[in-house]
Amino acid sequence: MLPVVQLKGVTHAYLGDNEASLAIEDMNLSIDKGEFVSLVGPSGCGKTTLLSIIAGLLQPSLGEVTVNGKRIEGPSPQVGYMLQQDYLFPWRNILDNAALGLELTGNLNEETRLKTVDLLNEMGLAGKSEAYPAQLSGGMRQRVALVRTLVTNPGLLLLDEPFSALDYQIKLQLEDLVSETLRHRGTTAILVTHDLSEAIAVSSRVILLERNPGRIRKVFTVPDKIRNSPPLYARDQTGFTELFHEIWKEMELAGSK
Ligand SMILES: Nc1ncnc2c1ncn2[C@@H]1O[C@H](COP(=O)(O)OP(=O)(O)OP(=O)(O)O)[C@@H](O)[C@H]1O
Repeated sequence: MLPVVQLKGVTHAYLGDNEASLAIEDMNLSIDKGEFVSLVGPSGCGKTTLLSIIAGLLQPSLGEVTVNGKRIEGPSPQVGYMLQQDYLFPWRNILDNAALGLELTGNLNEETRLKTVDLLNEMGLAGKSEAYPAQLSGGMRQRVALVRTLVTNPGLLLLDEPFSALDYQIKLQLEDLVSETLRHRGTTAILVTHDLSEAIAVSSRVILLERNPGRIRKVFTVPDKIRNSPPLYARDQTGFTELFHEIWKEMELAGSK
């Protein structure tokens, strides 16, 4: 089966006036359909750079990224991107914010509008369609952002620390909701996070990057028993703490580079 994402020798240097800095070097990785993969590593190891390249927002200096076999050369409706900030427009109501992606791609019609309402309901936002972002909590706004991303049916979802600004309890609830929704839809996802326990709880694989330059240091496979539990309960499974410590130890070595 063709991998959803394939990185081949991806290298990126940022060019300044007098110098170039190598942000990531020779990254190779394949991600299969329905996989949920997390990128972790010390600050500056290239997580956001890599996500921007996969999103088609940045062209790598060398190498290539393919999504469903097609080389990524710019932003594509196949790839959804969800960030730490929800970026909802304050003057649009929740339904109009959630339908923005459909509108921008010329796909908003009666059927897709109803689908957006259904998805808002599914995300626990029933009755909020007419409300405005300022009337919602941070966790609710992030759920609207998720609906906006999912309703266009991207085959690949990129998540750049989407839970990090939320209170702990809301964060756990949202991890559960996102993980369950993506599993149900068979969506492939890549999550960037600084929270190692979150990475293990939601992922099938945790990719540890190192810095100077950013490279893949080690790939950890999350055992099925942990992977098949909802994220909230995954943390109680046998082997979770051991895997946490194993990755943590390696992460300290990656950070000392
Ligand atoms: N626009 C830019 N211009 C120049 N250098 C950049 C730029 N963006 C990132 N870098 C450099 O590239 C390297 C990787 O940065 P990146 O933001 O991708 O890392 P990160 O792992 O996401 O970091 P963090 O965990 O702190 O968010 C760093 O050395 C950073 O200073």
